[in-house]
Amino acid sequence: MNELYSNHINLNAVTNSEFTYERVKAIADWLLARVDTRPRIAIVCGSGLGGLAEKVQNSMVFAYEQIPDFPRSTVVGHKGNLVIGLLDNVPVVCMQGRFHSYEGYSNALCTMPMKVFKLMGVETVILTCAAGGLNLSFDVGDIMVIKDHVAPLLWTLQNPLVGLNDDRFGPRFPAANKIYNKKLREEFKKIAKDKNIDLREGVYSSFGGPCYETVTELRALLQMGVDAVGMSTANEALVASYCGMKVFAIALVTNKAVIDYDSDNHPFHEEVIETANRRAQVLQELVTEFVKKISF
Ligand SMILES: O=P(O)(O)O[C@@H]1C[C@H](O)[C@@H](CO)O1
Ligand SMILES: Nc1nc2[nH]cnc2c(=O)[nH]1
Repeated sequence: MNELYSNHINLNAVTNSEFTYERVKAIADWLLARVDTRPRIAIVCGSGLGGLAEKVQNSMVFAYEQIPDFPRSTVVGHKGNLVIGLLDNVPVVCMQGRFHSYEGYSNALCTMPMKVFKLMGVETVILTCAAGGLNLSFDVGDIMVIKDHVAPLLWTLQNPLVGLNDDRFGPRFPAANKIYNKKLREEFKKIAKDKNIDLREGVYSSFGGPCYETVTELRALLQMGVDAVGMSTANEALVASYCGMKVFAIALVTNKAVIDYDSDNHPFHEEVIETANRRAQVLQELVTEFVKKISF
């Protein structure tokens, strides 16, 4: 970047100019040089959902600190490991913990691992997250297949694609109306049906956090057709789709969004982790079966 401009440029643009194609490729190559597996599926584990990575066999576990130029996880419930191995014999790469903009990272940095996955040869990204249930018919513990998102940060210069574009990653003006792959959603729903597991499908919204939402914000989102609200996933889904990978995402409803002005209830992270732990096994079962199905 020209020195004259460097103090006048948006944070995402700075990240994107520093994490060049060559630099991201160096991270991908560093990882590939250390494993025999060639994963075509990547999985991102949300808050409290990292147990899935422990199901990966013959795994190589890389703490984020070990990986050159990788950010660090700072959130309780996000271990901070990249796990590469076999999930029921299917080669996968699994993020045991993700990056959020409230940790102080630019959205471009939060989503940089999607570009690493792309350059490792990944074709499908599975995103999981914890979210507050806004749809009045949702219960704590419900699993929602994400069919679309509303992400106000992505309408602004906090969009991770802001900055110089490298067409080797993806196009300057990517479409965002078909991010969540329909066939994958249908496949996942079939698996849940066969297992007699109830699923929801809906719209996810994410904000930067770290605070949860006000009552009025939640009511406005409800009016917009949002079903669950979180602090991640939409940015990763956007970048994964921009990079040409197929995207599938699920949100676990870990708490009920409070839309009553005079309620004594409020969301808290311990509840989020507790619900995630309680539902982890069902989620792991579904995702493992799904990975097997889509690997053919
Ligand atoms: O990483 P995810 O989106 O699963 O975690 C959500 C958002 C915050 O990190 C945390 C708040 O409790 O849960
Ligand atoms: N923004 C937000 N993120 C969450 N993550 C888990 N629950 C919630 C919630 O209610 N709101």
